[in-house]
Amino acid sequence: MTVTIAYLGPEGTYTQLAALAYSLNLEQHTSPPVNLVAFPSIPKAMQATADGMTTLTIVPVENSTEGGVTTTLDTLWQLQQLKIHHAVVMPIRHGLLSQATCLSVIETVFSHPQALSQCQRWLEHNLPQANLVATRSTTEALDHLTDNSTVAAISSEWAAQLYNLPILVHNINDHSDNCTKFWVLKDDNREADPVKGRYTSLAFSLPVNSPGALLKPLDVFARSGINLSRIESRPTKRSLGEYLFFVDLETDAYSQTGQQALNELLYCTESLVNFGTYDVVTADPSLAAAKAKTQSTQALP
Ligand SMILES: O=C(O)C(=O)Cc1ccccc1
Repeated sequence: MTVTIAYLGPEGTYTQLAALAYSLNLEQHTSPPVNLVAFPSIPKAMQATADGMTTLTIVPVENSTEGGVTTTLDTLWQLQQLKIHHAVVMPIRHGLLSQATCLSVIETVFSHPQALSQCQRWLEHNLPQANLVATRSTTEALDHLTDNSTVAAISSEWAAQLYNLPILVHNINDHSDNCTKFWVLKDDNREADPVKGRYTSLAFSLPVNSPGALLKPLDVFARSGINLSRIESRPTKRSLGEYLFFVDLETDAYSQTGQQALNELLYCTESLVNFGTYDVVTADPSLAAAKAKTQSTQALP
């Protein structure tokens, strides 16, 4: 049976590279044919998997420079039915793509907000005159670059090849070890067996907004000897100052320790969602780009 993976398109995004790297990994282990399907936004890609249109979705979740991808966290909490199957960590190198022959003629730079932020210092120093325009992905505006030398986009070397665009400046990210973590998500209702792994991700809201309310769940992790590798808050969107907490734990939720901690958490949280237990794999973008030459991709509205 073919495995279909929804990703943030159009073609050439970093998420697609991560999806290609992940499908290489899948094919090495189980060898099902893999088909990638592009969606115009992260929520639409996630909804496709929740609706059963695709087997999996791959979404960016955290960047080493910029932190959490808030759309991903918010949509995961809203849908509540997607489980994390794997995490994929991939190095990200940005280039400035443009038909311009020098920086001084560039008036506008398009890119995904994460990419604009990851190159913020470079942009301030080298293109202080340019308008920075956020797009839904790093490749959304690439078609506009073909016949206009006053515009540029921040995207990957692979995207430059796909869209036949020159790279005016390579490696413009502010931090050379810039990496993004992606989650591979699967519909909870279609998951046959619980996935085992080294990490578990949860989100919870607190029953009362009072001193020490957050201390209780954190104390559960401390007493259980469970290390937190991330904690991030997002507004509940119910009232100002009320938060959801997303945590990544270095534990298997199905271990005895994990089960006991989850049980204890039920008593000191209001809503608690377990997004699943999974392992982390690393992705090589150059191997993924090489695979792209043989991979069939498909776009949906
Ligand atoms: O827009 C893209 O190419 C994406 O896949 C989102 C993204 C943007 C910047 C770094 C990592 C992922």
